Amino acid sequence: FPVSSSNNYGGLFPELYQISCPQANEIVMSVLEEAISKDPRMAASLLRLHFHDCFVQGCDASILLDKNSAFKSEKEAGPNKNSLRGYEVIDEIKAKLEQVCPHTVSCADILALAARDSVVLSGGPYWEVPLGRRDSKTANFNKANINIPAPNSTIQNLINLFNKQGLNEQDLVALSGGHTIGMARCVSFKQRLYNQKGDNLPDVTLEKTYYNGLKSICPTSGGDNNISPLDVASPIRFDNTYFKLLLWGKGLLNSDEVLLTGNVKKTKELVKSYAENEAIFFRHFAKSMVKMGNINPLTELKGEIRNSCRRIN
Ligand code: HEM
Ligand SMILES: [Ca+2]
Ligand SMILES: [Ca+2]
Repeated sequence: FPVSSSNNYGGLFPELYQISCPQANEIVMSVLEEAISKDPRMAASLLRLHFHDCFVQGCDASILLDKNSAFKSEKEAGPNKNSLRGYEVIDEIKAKLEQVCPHTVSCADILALAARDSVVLSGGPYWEVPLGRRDSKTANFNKANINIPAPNSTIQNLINLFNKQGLNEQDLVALSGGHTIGMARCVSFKQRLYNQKGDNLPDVTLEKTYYNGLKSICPTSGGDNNISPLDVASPIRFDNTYFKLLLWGKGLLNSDEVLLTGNVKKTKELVKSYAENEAIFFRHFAKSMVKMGNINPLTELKGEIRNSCRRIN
């Protein structure tokens, strides 16, 4: 079931739980509504969780595993430690789903649905989520350090790391638009303020008043965990202002800035077109989220449906 689906994405299909767990979508949505109304940033955190899962071993919920005697957790890796949030919300969704339809909905599918619903609840586009990812029996700490791009990445680093996942320059720019919501810690953008090129000078592309504001949140020493919005104009609204801000020298991370000024014509032009036209951004973002969500899923007999998202069965 179903033999022929309207869509087929490498073994995944949106209708998977229609018979086995028809309430799945509603359960995910109702937990998120509550969690996001209490903490609007949670939408951003859940979107990022799916991204950090998919870039390591594919979208297999490897990110959710706590460490055990056989492996280190991805949670402890550089890009994730003291930074990723939302694990408890995923646990809550999983617990509700296990009550209603035991051993049916995978943690990897929960991450994909939670990412989509978080975007929708923040005012962004809707897309159908292909389903049927199974959960991994292992995590990869080293790959989490290697595959997830660092905030000081050059445009070429970003393109290479996305290409490695089967994602192109359009996917890179569209998905970077995820930074229209959420926050980053001072440690993630400090280099731009004080020592961009090893010369003790700031990044010249930063707009002056924005730069001064950032310095007060993120002083030369200390304050590494102080946070600042990735989209200073609308941090809890999923819209295209992230791209407008880039044009005004108000992007937060180096990896945001270089989409425009990294001397790659394609990414530069996409930033401009998304800044001008939110509908194109929304369409491309939805398309790229489906593509990212389909990275190397475990299907058929591979992997398992975990009982708890934090450990293998
Ligand atoms: C293009 C390469 C990317 C880089 C270098 C990057 C880097 C970062 C960094 C450094 C942070 C802040 C972490 C912290 O300081 O604690 C962050 C936050 C965030 N990222 Fe990315 N990211 C990238 C792509 C993406 C993609 C593809 C998505 C989703 C589609 C995404 C969604 C987010 C969200 C929503 C947040 C805010 C999370 C929160 O507030 O909890 N990022 N990113
Ligand atoms: Ca994974
Ligand atoms: Ca925004």
